[in-house]
Amino acid sequence: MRGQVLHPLLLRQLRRAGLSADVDDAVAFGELLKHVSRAYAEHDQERTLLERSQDLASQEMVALNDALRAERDALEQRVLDRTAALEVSQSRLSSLLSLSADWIWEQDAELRFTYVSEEFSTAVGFAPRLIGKRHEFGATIEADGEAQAEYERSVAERRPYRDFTYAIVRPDGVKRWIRASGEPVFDADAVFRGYRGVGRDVTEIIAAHQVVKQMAQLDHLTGLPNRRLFLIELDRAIARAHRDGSGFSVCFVDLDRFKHVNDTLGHLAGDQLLATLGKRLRADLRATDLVARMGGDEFVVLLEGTTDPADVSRLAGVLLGTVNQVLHVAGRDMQVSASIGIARYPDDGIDATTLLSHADSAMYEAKAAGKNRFHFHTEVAAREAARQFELEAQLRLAIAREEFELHYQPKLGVDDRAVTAVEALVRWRHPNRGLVMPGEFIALAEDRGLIVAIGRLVIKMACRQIAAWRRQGIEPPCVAINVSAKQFADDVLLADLTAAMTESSVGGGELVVELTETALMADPERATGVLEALRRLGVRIAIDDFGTGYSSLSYLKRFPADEVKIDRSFVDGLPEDPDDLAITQAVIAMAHSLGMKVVAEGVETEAQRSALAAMGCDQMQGYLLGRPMPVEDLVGRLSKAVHGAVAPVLDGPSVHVDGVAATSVGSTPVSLGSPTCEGVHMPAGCASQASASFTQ
Ligand SMILES: Nc1nc2c(ncn2[C@@H]2O[C@H](COP(=O)(O)OP(=O)(O)OP(=O)(O)O)[C@@H](O)[C@H]2O)c(=O)[nH]1
Repeated sequence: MRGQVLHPLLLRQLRRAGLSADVDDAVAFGELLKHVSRAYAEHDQERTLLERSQDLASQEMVALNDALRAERDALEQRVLDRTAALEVSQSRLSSLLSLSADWIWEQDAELRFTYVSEEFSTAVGFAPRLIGKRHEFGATIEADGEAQAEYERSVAERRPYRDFTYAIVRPDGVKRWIRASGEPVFDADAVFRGYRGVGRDVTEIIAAHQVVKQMAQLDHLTGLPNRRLFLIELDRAIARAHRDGSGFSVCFVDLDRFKHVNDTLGHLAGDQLLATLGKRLRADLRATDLVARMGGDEFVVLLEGTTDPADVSRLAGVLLGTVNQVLHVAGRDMQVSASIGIARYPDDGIDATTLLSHADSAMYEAKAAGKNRFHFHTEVAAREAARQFELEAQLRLAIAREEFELHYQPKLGVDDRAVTAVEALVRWRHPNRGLVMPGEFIALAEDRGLIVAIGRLVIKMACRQIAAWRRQGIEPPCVAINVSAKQFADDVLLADLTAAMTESSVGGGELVVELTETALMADPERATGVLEALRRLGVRIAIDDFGTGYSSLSYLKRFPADEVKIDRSFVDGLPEDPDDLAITQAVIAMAHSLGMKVVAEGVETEAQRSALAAMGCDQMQGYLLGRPMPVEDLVGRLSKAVHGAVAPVLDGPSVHVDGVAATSVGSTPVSLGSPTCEGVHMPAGCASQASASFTQ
């Protein structure tokens, strides 16, 4: 067997038995066969083991395979489910996006767009290639500086931002406004990966806001800037002038007697006039000048860069000329005027409030000086305005504290000098200044809308006085109360009268209401209605200061008045002045022919009294017969008269009330109705005329 290669199994058996692999060397054949047989057996054993282990491995593989397959199937199902759910949610999102016109976007860490949904192009009307670009996608970007800065801060600090509004200007020049909100994206390691967010086209919303803003800053009637916008512009002008060391002027333009236009032509025509005038003012000024309507019949003009008095005067003249031009309103030609007050920056003020208030007080000066003119602000006017401001505040307090009292001036029969009534005249008992005459506060009260409240107090005090006299056993004379034009125009007058009469149990027959022609003529239709209502209350009506206003016979005829008072300016010239004589005579004749009594005001001399008596005047009033006096003085004299004593000339301590506007409560009569309130229907409530007679 030499040279033969033995099977490894057999060799392993031989080596284990410590035999040489060389068969010739000593292995007996039988021995060898034994070892061969063992080698086969071992081989079988090993193969069996291998086969078994192969079986086992194969079984494990199958089980593993099954598990893997099941897992894969489950995974596939989950993916299918998720995909389906994603598709549903995507289609929901895109349908919502298409409804809201919003779009979504994503940016990488360099803020380059990685995704922009297609709604963007639909919304803004163009399709720029955004992917891979930052905001600069071929369209100009505009944003409010503040908003831009806030956006940049948010992005730099990787903070979310909301509603960053900016405009893109499309290649065709159209501007679209966009509002974007975004939030930063971080990965699992908190590394910033970019932004994602939503966008919306808000062009229409912005446009609507701008319209609303504009509307809030424009006057609807004239289309001019309104007060609000003017104040903004004024502040800007101040800042500009301050920066440049330049100046400008503010002209406050207030139409003269505009109320009359409304009253005669109607509010609508008034509106038309304001609108036309607004346009003309705008057209006649330089483009750099600002014209605004402050409200009512007030306009204001800002003359940019103009402070030289000569230049300002020339431009103010242009303004007056513009206002004076004939206007065609409500089918007729008409002409109006205005009064203008001028304040200049910086000489007359360096802030808006001061400039406007100085221009305003200068305007009042122009009014007071005769209207249809302009006035520059002066320190004197400013001081006066400040004084009036203070007085107004005190007056408001005085009304609340009822710091007023009434003085009384008698009206007497021309022939017998019997007291026919007393005129109640209001005084202000000022806590520091003492007695303040109406000339000092009535005009201001009218101007500042306080006259109705003061008038109400006067009515109340007069009625209470009548009740007090009655309680004291004194026959109350008729009391004449002056009612101002504004009080007459106020609907509460009748209610005030009724309330006061009821509170003091005073009958209408104990009161006379004195009204000026101006008050009646402001709205004749309404006046007639109010007068009739007054008469239904039993209150008598006197037309005050007759001759100074319209003096229209036809109107006089239609107003149900009982008495006409001839203004003192006509009485002054009696008996010498032929004009005054003629007018007085005519008024007396006219009033008598209408069944009215005539009272002459301001009778100061015996000659005047006799002339009036000769002309048939019914009653008179004046220093000759008695000055206004406090109630105690009047009562003292009344009592004496009642008890038969002869009273000397009435000469109360008070100052004559002249000079108070004809329309004011200040001219104050509350008439002490003599028993008869002579000349008028005899009121049931008046004491007998014989009881109180005053002689000189
Ligand atoms: N038609 C119209 N009238 C208005 C409007 N706003 C205010 N008014 C009226 O304008 C008038 C303003 O009157 P005032 O300036 O006080 O007095 P005035 O009659 O002009 O008299 P003076 O200014 O003293 O000359 C009032 O009668 C207001 O009712 C408006 O929008 N349209």
